[in-house]
Amino acid sequence: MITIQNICKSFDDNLVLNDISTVFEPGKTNLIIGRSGSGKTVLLKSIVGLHEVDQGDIFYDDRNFTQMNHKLRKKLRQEMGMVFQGGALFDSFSVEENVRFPLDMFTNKSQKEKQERVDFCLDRVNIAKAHKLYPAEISGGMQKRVAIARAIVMNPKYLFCDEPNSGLDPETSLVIDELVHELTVDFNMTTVINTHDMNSVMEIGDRILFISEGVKTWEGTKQEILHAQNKKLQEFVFANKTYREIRDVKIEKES
Ligand SMILES: Nc1ncnc2c1ncn2[C@@H]1O[C@H](COP(=O)(O)OP(=O)(O)OP(=O)(O)O)[C@@H](O)[C@H]1O
Repeated sequence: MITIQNICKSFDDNLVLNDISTVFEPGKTNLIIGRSGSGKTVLLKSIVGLHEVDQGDIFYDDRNFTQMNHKLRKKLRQEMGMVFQGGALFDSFSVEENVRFPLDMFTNKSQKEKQERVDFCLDRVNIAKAHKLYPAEISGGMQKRVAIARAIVMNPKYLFCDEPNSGLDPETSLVIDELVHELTVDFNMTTVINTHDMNSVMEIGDRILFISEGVKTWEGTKQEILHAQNKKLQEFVFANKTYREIRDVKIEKES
């Protein structure tokens, strides 16, 4: 579980996160949504410590991350898996070298143990015959799966994904969403995903945090979002005609 209490973050005079509090629960995919520039990336980066917050606290379970020194934060980071925008694989490493990288960096496991873990993770994300290939030799969807395999190789308690579907077609996006959701449940990870993708919201939005101009404006589940009365949220969600139609059909069915 990750608990955020009253965090604020400014860049010079620009207040980007304004008193945000929320709880991200384990075994759930927690989505952060909002317009471009609303503060999603700054929030995600603040949670993992890539930005220092000006005020407020971030707890990983009962551990106060904001109060930790560099050494303790470094240790806690080993419990975090991250999937960056674009995959961020090392081009000159093969698929299996990419996935093995955190094990080489942070563990003393034997070669055999590392290989077993790499094989397990690649198997888990359904990559069967690409172990020796290089990122440039596989599709964008496969690259994303390799990035996910690398993110889970250290068996993290917390998984962070920044726009995991960027650059993918809708069908592949759905496969990636389902994979992240499945892994979250299977490994009981606390997963936080920054997304623009309304399809993801409707598919895997166990918990959704909507921020608008740096302020928490709504939170709820994918079941609740279609009925939410918040005007800013409605403008965001129902900018898409398909979701207006889905809402209307649901409301008609229920009445
Ligand atoms: N390092 C920085 N220095 C100064 N301002 C920043 C910095 N990073 C972000 N900002 C500002 O913070 C605000 C929120 O940016 P952020 O990247 O979090 O938005 P976002 O919701 O993730 O947008 P998008 O969906 O387009 O990625 C913007 O006004 C941005 O200019």
